[in-house]
Amino acid sequence: MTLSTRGDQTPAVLVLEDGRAFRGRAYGAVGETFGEAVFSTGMTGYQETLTDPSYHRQVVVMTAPHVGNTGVNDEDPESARIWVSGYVVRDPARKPSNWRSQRSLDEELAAQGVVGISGVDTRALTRHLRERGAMRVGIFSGNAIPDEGTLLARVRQAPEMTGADLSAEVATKEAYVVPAIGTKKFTVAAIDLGIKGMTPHRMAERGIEVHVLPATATLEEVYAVAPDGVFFSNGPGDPSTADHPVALMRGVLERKTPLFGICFGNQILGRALGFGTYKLKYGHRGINQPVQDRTTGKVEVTAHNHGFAVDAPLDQVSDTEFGRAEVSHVCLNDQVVEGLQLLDRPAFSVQYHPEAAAGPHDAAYLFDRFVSLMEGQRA
Ligand SMILES: NC(=O)CC[C@H](N)C(=O)O
Repeated sequence: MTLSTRGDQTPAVLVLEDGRAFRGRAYGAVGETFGEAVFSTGMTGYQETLTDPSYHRQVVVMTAPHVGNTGVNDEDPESARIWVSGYVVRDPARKPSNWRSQRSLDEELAAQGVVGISGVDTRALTRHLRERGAMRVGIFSGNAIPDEGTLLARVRQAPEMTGADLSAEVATKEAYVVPAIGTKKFTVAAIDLGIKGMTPHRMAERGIEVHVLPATATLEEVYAVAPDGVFFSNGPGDPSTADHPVALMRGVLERKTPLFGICFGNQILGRALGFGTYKLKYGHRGINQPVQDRTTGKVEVTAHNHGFAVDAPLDQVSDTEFGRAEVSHVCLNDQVVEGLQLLDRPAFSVQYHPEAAAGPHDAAYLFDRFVSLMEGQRA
């Protein structure tokens, strides 16, 4: 793999598993990459998107036509590296312009070995993915690209997202502590399935000391930190493979410890309650998705990144092993389940991203709801 230079005219081609191909120019590293093609509608926040571990093994298509305008800084990443397996943009910034910019996005992608493509008609590509669904894709760049038939065969050999068990590939191997900001009020054990940096920060802001534990943590390890609450993070892959986190969560529910889950964590709560999960046709990825909190009736604009969802009845309370459960939040675009809550135990989760990195802060109250559950348990 060689590094490209800005304004590179090196040819590149993107090949979808159904045979459709788009030609463009190399962007970031020159070479080849594979993944699941998905699109994000966020017009800002590309650094947070690129470094969100939930995007592991996905090639992200940006629907916003101009990407890289504000460059790259060392403050905004959500983890220590870029996780997307490939990046597709229409018109990259020729020169970033922002007071915080330290380098260009093209340079950063190249330095981290992330293969991208620019000059693609991303509107046509997005419409294709919307009509046909998310699918495998390959990006190939360089001066000697093989013929499309050869490339297509290679794309079709790449692993699918359905059935992928990826949390252990992205999660921390060692436990670490994020200290409370100000007076410490609570201790939370956070199971890292691909956690974004902003999530423990949002808890720390509320006086929570967060013990981030590896995805493989046992119930004993969780309770060894004497938690007031347990948190299950976002993460990549197919929730139907997440058997260990589901078993762990069931142990937490049995003990009636306050529990909060985000995204993958919501899918795990769904499974722990006995609901199924399924793959959405093309998922929700962006920072302007309308969600209704059915417990208050309020509509919030929210950040999303999910390709799977929980299959739970919208209009009835379900009887589960852990008492009554209901769908607390729903996406107003397509009625997909966006949150769950238990009525007889202190546990809830949302499918979207209240940590808002990037995105609107409408859903920040969910961290306060978690604090209230922990306060309630102490009273
Ligand atoms: N951000 C997440 O946690 C994503 C969860 C899961 N990997 C999905 O795609 O639905």
